[in-house]
Amino acid sequence: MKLSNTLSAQLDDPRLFRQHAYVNGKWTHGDSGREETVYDPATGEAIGYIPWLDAHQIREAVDAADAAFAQWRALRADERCERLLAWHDLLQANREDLATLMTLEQGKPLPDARGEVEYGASFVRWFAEEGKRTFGETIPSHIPNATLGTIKEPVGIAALITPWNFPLAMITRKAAAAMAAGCPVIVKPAGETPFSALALAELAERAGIPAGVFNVVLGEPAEVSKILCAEERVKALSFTGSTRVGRLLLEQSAQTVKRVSLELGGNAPFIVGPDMDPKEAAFAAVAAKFQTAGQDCLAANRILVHESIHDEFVAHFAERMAALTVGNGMESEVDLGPLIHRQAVDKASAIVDDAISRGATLVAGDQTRAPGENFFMPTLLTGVTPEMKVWREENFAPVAGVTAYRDDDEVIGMANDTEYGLAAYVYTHDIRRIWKLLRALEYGMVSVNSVKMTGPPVPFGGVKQSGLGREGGITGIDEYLETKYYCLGALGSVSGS
Ligand SMILES: NC(=O)c1ccc[n+]([C@@H]2O[C@H](COP(=O)([O-])OP(=O)(O)OC[C@H]3O[C@@H](n4cnc5c(N)ncnc54)[C@H](O)[C@@H]3O)[C@@H](O)[C@H]2O)c1
Ligand SMILES: N[C@@H](CC=O)C(=O)O
Repeated sequence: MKLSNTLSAQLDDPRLFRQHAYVNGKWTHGDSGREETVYDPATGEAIGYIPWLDAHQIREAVDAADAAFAQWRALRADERCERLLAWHDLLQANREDLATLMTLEQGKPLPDARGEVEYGASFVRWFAEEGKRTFGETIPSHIPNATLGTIKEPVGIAALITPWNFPLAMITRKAAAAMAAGCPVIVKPAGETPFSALALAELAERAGIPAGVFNVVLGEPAEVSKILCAEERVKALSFTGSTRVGRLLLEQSAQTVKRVSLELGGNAPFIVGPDMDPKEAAFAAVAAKFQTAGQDCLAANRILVHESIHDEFVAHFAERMAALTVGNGMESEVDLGPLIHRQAVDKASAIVDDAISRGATLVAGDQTRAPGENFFMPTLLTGVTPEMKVWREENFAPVAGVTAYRDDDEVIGMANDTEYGLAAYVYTHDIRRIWKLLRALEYGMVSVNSVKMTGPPVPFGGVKQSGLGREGGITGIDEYLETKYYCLGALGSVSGS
C-alpha cells in the first residue's frame, strides 16, 4: 500500500496523519490492496492514500463494535463523560494540526478550519455533559397497585456516514451524542476528506476511548453503506450528505428497520424586508452565502429582496463580494478556498449558464480570474426565476441568485418553492413581519437578523427533503436512545400513583 509523507511534515504531531482505517483500536490496511488517493483541492496534488476495506473487514468493524458495546454501555454516564471530555481537550490542544489537515484535504481557509475544530470540539463537550442527563420518567399509574415509568437505554451500534464539507464537526456532532448515550460508532467519512476522521480516531485512542467504541472504516461508499445498512446489529444510521444519497440509505435501512437520522441538502432563502438598510442586509447576505466557498448546507442561495431596495442591495452585495479574496486556504487573507473537485466547478458553471440562458443577469463572476482549476470566482446573478437550476438545485458553490419580490405573501411562496426545508434567513426589524415569516416558512431552522445560527445547544435539522431528526441540542442524544417502559405490578399502593 502506498503511503505519503507530504502532510506529516506540516504537522507538529505527525502521528495525527494516518493513512489506515481504524478498527477495534488498530490501524488497518485493506486486505485486497484497493486504495484511494486523496488530493489537496487547491493544488491538485496527491497528499495521501487510504485503503478500501473489503466487505469482511467492514463486518469485522461491526464485530468489534458489538464486542465493545457491553463494556461501554456498562460504564456510568459520568465515566463516559470523563473520557469524552478528555477527547474534547485533545481536540483543542491539537487545534492547529487538525486545522492544517482539514485545509489541506478540504480546501477551506485555515481560520475557518480552526473555527471548525472549535465547533466540532464544542459538540463533544456538550454531549459529554448531556450523557449525564438522559433521564427517564415516572408515569402516574392507571393500573391498580402498579408503578410505571421509563428508562433510557443506548440503541446499540450506530453507523455514521459523513460528508466532505465539514470533515470534523459533522462526525463529532453525531459520534459524541452516540458515545455519550453508550453506543459504539462506526464512522464512514467522505473519501475526499478522511484524514480529519482518522485524526479524531488517534485522539480518541489517546483519550482512553476503549477499542471498538470509535471505529473509522474506509471503502467504496455504496459497498460500505450497503453492508452497514444490511447489518442487523447496526441499530442506528445517521447520515449527513446529499438528499439523493440520503433517500438511498433510508431505503436500504428499511430491511433492518433501523433508527435513521438524515441531515440532507438545503437551498436556503435569504429574505430582506423593505425596512432594512440595504447595505447591512447585503453584507449579511454575503456572509451567509460564501462561507466554505458556498459549500455549506446553510448557504443563502436564493436571495429575495423587496423591490423597493433591490437595486441598492445588489450594488452593495456586488461591492462586498468583489472584496473577497479567492486562493489557497493555507495562505493568509484568503476568504474563499477551492471547490472540492473539478466536477463541482463544472456543476457551478452549468448552473450559471442555465440561469443566463433563461434570462438572468450575470452581475459579477469572471471565471477567467480563477486562480486554479478547482476554483470558482464568487458569482452574482440577478433576475433569477423558479425555472432556473440556480433556484431549484442546491448549487453548493459561490453562486448567489437574487430576485425582487413585492410583498410578504409573495416572498413566502417564493421561499417555500423548493423541495428543501433546512434553513431560512429573514432580515427585517418589523416584528409583525418577523412573526408572520417565522410561522409561514417551511424550514427546520429560521434565523432572523443573524447569519450565525448553529452551535451545540440548538436542534439542527430540516423538514421536507432536507432530512429526518435533529442533531445537537437537548434532543440530539435521543437519536441514540431507546425508551424502555416498565410496569412494576402487584407492589401494593402507598399513594395510589
Ligand atoms: N443538513 C446538514 O446538516 C448537512 C451538513 C453538511 C452537508 N450536507 C449536505 O451534504 C451534501 C454535500 O456533501 P457530499 O457531496 O459529501 O454528499 P454525498 O451524499 O455525496 O456524500 C455523503 C457521504 O455519503 C457517501 N456516499 C456517496 N455516495 C454514496 C452511495 N451511493 N451510497 C452510500 N454512500 C454514499 C459519501 O462517501 C460520503 O461519506 C450537500 O447536499 C449538503 O447540503 C448537509
Ligand atoms: N454549517 C453546517 C454544515 C452544513 O453544511 C453546520 O453548522 O452544521
